[in-house]
Amino acid sequence: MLEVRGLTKIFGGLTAVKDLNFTLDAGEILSIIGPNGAGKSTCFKLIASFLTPTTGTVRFNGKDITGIGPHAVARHGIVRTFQENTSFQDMTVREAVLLGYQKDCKASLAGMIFRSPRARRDEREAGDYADHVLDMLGMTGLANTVSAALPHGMLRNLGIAVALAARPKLILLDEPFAGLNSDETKRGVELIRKIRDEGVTPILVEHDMTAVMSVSERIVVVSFGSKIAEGTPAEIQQNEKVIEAYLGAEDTEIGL
Ligand SMILES: Nc1ncnc2c1ncn2[C@@H]1O[C@H](COP(=O)(O)OP(=O)(O)OP(=O)(O)O)[C@@H](O)[C@H]1O
Repeated sequence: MLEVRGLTKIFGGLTAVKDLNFTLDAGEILSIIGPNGAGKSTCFKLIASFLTPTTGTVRFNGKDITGIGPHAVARHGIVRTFQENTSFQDMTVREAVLLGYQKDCKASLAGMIFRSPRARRDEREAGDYADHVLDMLGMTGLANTVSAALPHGMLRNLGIAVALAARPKLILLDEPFAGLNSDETKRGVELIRKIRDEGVTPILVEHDMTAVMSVSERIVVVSFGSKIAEGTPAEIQQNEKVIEAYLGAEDTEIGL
C-alpha cells in the first residue's frame, strides 16, 4: 500500500531523515519509534506531503505521491492527525466531524444552496457517518459539546474522528497516546485496532513503549534519521542496536 524509498530530508546542514526505506501493507499496524529528534515527525510530514523530500520517493497504491502537497495526498486517502489540535475550538464535536466529512460530498455548491435531492442525501449520509465515527470513538454523549470544553484525551479523539470522517485509507497518528493515563491508553490501543478493522490502515509515531509494543504488528526504529531496525515488537525489544540507541538517549523508556 505504502512504499517509502530512499527518503531523505536535509534542513540546512542537518540531515533529519536519511535514506529511509520501508513498506506497509494494507491492514497492518506499523509504528515508527526512535529517540527524541530521530526524525519520526519529519518522516510523517514527508509522507503526508507537508514537506518535500530532498531525495527519495513515496508511493501509495502504486502511484508516486512525493511532494504533491497535503490536499492532493488527502485526495489519495492519506490523512494525518496532529499532537495538539485546536482548530475546531468553537464548534461542537459533531460539527467538527461533519466538517471533516464535507470534502467527500458529491453535490454541487448550487445543489447545496437549493437543497437538491443529492444534497439532502449527502447531508443524511454525512450525519449517519459522523454518528458512526463518534460511536466508534466513544464520543456519542459528547456530540453537542463545544470542542474547547473537551478534556485532553477526548480532544485527541476528536482529532482522530475528524481525520476518519474524511474516510481515508491510511491514517498517520502522531503520538496518539501522549498524555493519556493507563486506562485511556488501553482504550486507545483498542481504538487503533478498531480503526484497522474498519479498513483504515494506521501508522503511528509514538513514545509510549507499552502501547507501541501492545498495538504494533511491525515496528520501524529510527535513530539520527536512519532506520536502525525493523521487526515485530518481540524482535525490537531484543535488538542490540535499538537498546543502544535508547540507552544513549535521554529518553530511556523502551519498556524492557
Ligand atoms: N523545519 C525544520 N527546520 C530545521 N530543522 C528541523 C525542522 N524540523 C525538524 N528539524 C530537526 O530535524 C530533526 C528531526 O526532528 P523530528 O521532529 O522529525 O524528530 P522526532 O523523532 O519526531 O522527535 P520527537 O520525538 O522529539 O518529536 C531534529 O534535529 C529537529 O530539530
